[in-house]
Amino acid sequence: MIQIPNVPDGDNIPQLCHQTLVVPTAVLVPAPHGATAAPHGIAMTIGGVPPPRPHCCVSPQALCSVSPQDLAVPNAGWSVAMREQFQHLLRRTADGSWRRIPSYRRGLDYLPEVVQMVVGPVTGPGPRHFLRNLDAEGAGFEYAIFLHSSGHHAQCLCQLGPYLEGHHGFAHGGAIATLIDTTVGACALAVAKTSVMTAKLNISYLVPMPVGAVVVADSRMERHEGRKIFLSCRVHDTKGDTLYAEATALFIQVENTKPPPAARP
Ligand SMILES: CCCCCCCCCCCCCCCC(=O)SCCNC(=O)CCNC(=O)[C@H](O)C(C)(C)COP(=O)(O)OP(=O)(O)OC[C@H]1O[C@@H](n2cnc3c(N)ncnc32)[C@H](O)[C@@H]1OP(=O)(O)O
Repeated sequence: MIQIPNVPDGDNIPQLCHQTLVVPTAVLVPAPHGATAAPHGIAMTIGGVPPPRPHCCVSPQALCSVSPQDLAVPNAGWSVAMREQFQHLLRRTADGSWRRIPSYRRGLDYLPEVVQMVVGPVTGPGPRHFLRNLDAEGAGFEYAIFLHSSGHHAQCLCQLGPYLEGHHGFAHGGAIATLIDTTVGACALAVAKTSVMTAKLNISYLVPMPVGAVVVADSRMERHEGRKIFLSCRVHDTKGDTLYAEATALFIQVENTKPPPAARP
């Protein structure tokens, strides 16, 4: 029998009314209500209230000169459970056995340990990282990745926000797949120290995951054969009582700066 866990009460689910959403787009369009054109997108209103100016509303020139903001830290959208688990995981970093990986809106620039594959021309402020494409805190993926010093074990603490809903009250399976892909991807990157591509992702969805739930995706490298990295992942609640999903994945190391086959002219 599948046991459906309780949906967290409303206090723990970040509310979205009257917040500003920035829709990712490369087009520079004047934002409504006199807000400055957003290099990352168009400011939109939810709930009929003029939006406050989102902090990303800066010129592309200014964007290049500001320090990137590490988003893998608590914000107002994090539930109490998310904060507590974050502190718990952070304490493990004190002896150096684990480390927290910073996370930014743009993925390309900020992975110093990984030689990045560049698939196409990168112009202007560039694309948003998929998991960081909402500015409203708590709306989408809130997460922090921790890597074990072995480099073969990654854990992603994640709170899936209300914009990731599939069936009413529950996270969309594609959002859970994204969480898993990101966690196994981080583990594969740590192993390969060069660009990797997901070649195969096999997921068993075991228990519906409530929107707002705080979960841990736990990924390990199982074996490394030439360019092939085989990994596993389990997504569970913070106490380890509920196993939401488990997965296996194959990542392929790709030659640096070489586009994958489909992107070659
Ligand atoms: C330091 C740490 C920092 C951490 C910081 C973290 C930051 C946060 C992390 C974010 C992490 C995001 C992670 C997202 C990752 C994507 O989302 S990637 C996007 C989705 N994936 C794709 O688009 C991939 C599309 N496919 C491809 O581009 C190509 O098929 C591939 C996968 C690159 C492989 O092509 P290829 O390089 O030409 O390889 P090929 O020679 O065909 O095959 C090599 C071997 O792999 C096998 N193989 C290839 N494909 C398959 C397959 N599908 N099934 C089985 N076997 C296969 C072949 O049989 C072959 O085996 P052998 O003959 O050597 O035994």
